[in-house]
This record gives sequence, structure tokens and C-alpha cells, in this order.
Amino acid sequence: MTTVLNVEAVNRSFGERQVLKDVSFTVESGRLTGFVGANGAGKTTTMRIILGVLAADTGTVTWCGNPVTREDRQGFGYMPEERGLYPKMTVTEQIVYLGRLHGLGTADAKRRTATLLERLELTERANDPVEKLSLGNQQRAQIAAALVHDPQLLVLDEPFSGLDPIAVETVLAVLRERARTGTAVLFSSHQLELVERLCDDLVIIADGTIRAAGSRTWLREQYTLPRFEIEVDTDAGWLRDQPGVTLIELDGHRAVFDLAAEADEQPILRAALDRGPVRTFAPIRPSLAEIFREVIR
Ligand SMILES: Nc1ncnc2c1ncn2[C@@H]1O[C@H](COP(=O)(O)OP(=O)(O)OP(=O)(O)O)[C@@H](O)[C@H]1O
Repeated sequence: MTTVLNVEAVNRSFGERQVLKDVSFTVESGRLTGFVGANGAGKTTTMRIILGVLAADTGTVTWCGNPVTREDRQGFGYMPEERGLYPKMTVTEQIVYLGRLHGLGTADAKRRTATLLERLELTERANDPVEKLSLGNQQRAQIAAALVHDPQLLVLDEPFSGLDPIAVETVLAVLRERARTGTAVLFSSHQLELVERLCDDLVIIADGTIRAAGSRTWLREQYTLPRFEIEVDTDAGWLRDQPGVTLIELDGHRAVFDLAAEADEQPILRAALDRGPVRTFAPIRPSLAEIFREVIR
């Protein structure tokens, strides 16, 4: 795992409005990095700056330690928010053409296109004009277009939006395969459950400011609430009187409670055992959605 992309102190305004404020984060090779934020948070603007489609007012983007060059960008794959395939071209023609723009020879581009279409389950549509494809299939074609030249960095703006659940699984698998072979993948998504399943690393942005960034495991540890679930054979109402306990939910035998930072959970477990059998006693790990809500508050 090596840091390949480094976004450092990037600022960008449109007119009077500053939409990126000191945005800094890194993307590692061989890892899937989810870029998460509400509508208008600044994800697309950041991605455009990484790809050089838009300039930063101040700040830098480096690739392997040096400012990103045109040649580096030839080796990047980008799926923009506005899905710009040529409607009249067939799927194969379009992807081969884009592969050639990224420096592939025709035969190589054709071979790679056929393999990718097969992998993305689009072979049956290979000779159809793009405009004849369903939106979900156009989306798969866009993903193929971003992948055809085997990019070292893949930047995908909402790659899962508009895909049915089966297509989501196919695309997830393809992205995982790419990461396994060393590609650095940065993708934005609103679908937090998907991000949670897919990502190794996360970058959370709100109002143009990075609120949290790091590995999914690290973030979960950082934001683990001192929250526990308990299930006993008798009524769990006694928990109310335990020092440091705030009851969140009480449903007869089952309860969810928060523990004050200085309190220890073991005395609570002992108190429970004194009253009878304990069926469950475990910390509750926050979901990404919960972390997200807490971080952007
Ligand atoms: N070309 C532009 N001119 C003026 N304002 C812009 C321009 N591009 C983006 N913005 C504004 O910058 C802010 C950030 O937009 P951006 O598209 O980066 O957000 P986003 O996180 O990608 O949101 P979404 O998930 O809705 O795509 C928004 O308020 C948007 O209106």
C-alpha cells in the first residue's frame, strides 16, 4: 500500500462562493477509497481538479510525489458525472476509440474492449449504438470506457447510481479486481451501505471541508460510541440505576445503553449476571451511516 495521489490544501471558489476549503487527502494504490458527502459538498469539483478538467485556485495535486502531468493523466481513468459517450457510436467503437485516445493500438484496444464487455456482461450489446442502450447499460459502457486502458488511478463519479442490484454486484467485483492488481480507485457515492461494503478507505466531505479521512477500520474505531447491547432473561430496567449508564432503548429483556467515557462495562455485566443468565452483551459498532451523521454534524 503506497500513497500515489496526494490532494493538498486545495481551495476553489466559483464567484464569491468558496466550494472547496483546504481540501487534503490521499489515495493509496491497491485500495478502494470512497468519497462521501451530501449533494453540493464538493466531490465532483474535487474530482475535476484531480483530473485537470478544472483548476484549483490554490493547493496542489501530486501523483507519486510530483505535480500531475499530462502523461500521468493519460494513465488515469475517469468516469465523469455527466456521462459523455457519443450516442451514435456503437459500444465497441466508442470504447475502442477512447482506448486509442489513451494511447492503445487498435488491436489491443479491441481485445481489451471485448474482454471488458464480457466482464461487465455487455457483450450482447457490443454492436448497438450507445443511444439504444438502457441507462443502466450505458452506465456499464461508461465504466468500461474508464477502464479500457488499464489505468493506474481510477476516478469514478457516482459509478453505482442508476444500476440495478445485479449490475451493482458486477461493477463491485470489477472494481475489487482492479484494486487487487494495484490500481488506486477513488469513487464518490451517496449509497453509504455500498461504500461500507466496498471501501478500504474513506474520505468524508461536507460544505467543501474534509471532515474525516482514513481507513474504514480506523474510522470505525475512532467513532465507536461507548454503546452496548444486552439481552437477559428478566426485565432489564435495573440498568437505569447503574452508574454511568444512559438507556437508549429498553424492550423488556433487551436493552441498548451508552456508557460514560470513564465507566467500565464489566461491572454492568457482573450486575447482569447477578440477576440471572445473560444471553447477549456486546459493544455496538457504528455503521458508516451513523459515523457519517456524526462527522458532518
Ligand atoms: N461551474 C460551477 N459554477 C458555479 N458553481 C458551481 C460550479 N460547479 C459546482 N458548483 C457549486 O459548487 C458546489 C459543489 O458542487 P459539486 O458538484 O462539487 O458537489 P458534489 O459533492 O459533487 O454534489 P453532488 O453529489 O450533488 O454531485 C455546489 O454548491 C455547486 O452548486
